[in-house]
Amino acid sequence: MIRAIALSKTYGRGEAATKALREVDLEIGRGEMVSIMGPSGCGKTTLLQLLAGIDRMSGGEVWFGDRPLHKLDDKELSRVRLERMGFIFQAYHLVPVLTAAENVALPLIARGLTRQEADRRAVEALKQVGLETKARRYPYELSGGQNQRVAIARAVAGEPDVIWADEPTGALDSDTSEQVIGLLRMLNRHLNTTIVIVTHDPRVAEQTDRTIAMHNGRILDHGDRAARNGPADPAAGLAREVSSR
Ligand SMILES: Nc1ncnc2c1ncn2[C@@H]1O[C@H](COP(=O)(O)OP(=O)(O)OP(=O)(O)O)[C@@H](O)[C@H]1O
Repeated sequence: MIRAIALSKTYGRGEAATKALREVDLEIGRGEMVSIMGPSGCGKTTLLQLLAGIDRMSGGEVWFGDRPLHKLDDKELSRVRLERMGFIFQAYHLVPVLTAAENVALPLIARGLTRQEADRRAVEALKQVGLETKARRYPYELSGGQNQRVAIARAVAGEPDVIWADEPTGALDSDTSEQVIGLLRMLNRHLNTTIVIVTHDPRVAEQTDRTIAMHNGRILDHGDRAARNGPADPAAGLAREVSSR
């Protein structure tokens, strides 16, 4: 579903040039939950941003299904991001003057949904992450873990093919971090959404199907695909699982 071929990125020029990615080949299958680990500065965020079409590569190709992201212009790329991808960041990136529900609805309205339909979907997504009672709260009225769940609701509300998460638990304590990753794991199983997580935390990586290990702009190890712990049980209902946490 996502394929990188000889993907390279150099920041700056001449003496100041930094080779952040060096001819990386990579494949991520539909429905996989993958982590990317490696020392600080090895190129994890750069890789994520190129795969997601946020930044431009210096060389190589990125295929998103049958779409060549390396050939799309900025407008086409932002359309793909808006319609097919969800994003979660360490610092949540919520709009402070909007409520949880408004934050979740915002990208849906940008996609052209009516306000009413966007609100309906936002409430549904907040329910999926166990936050239906907090829909009218502002980010400053919520805990870090709750804000990250709002960000997850925003990422899943548009039913994306893939969610990109850059250090999603970096600002959270270990219990909250576990809950957030558990939630992503459930969404991955329940909705079959592909999830790619950059993390420093081995406990986060343990929850994923495989871990890609990077070093100095290269992939050292693509990771073995771990056997999943049994199929998801849709009948159990995701909302019930989450709200019982
Ligand atoms: N905008 C930029 N301009 C110049 N150099 C950059 C830029 N962004 C990243 N780099 C450099 O590219 C290399 C890879 O950076 P990247 O952020 O991808 O690493 P990372 O593995 O995500 O690091 P961390 O774990 O610390 O977040 C680093 O040497 C970094 O200093």
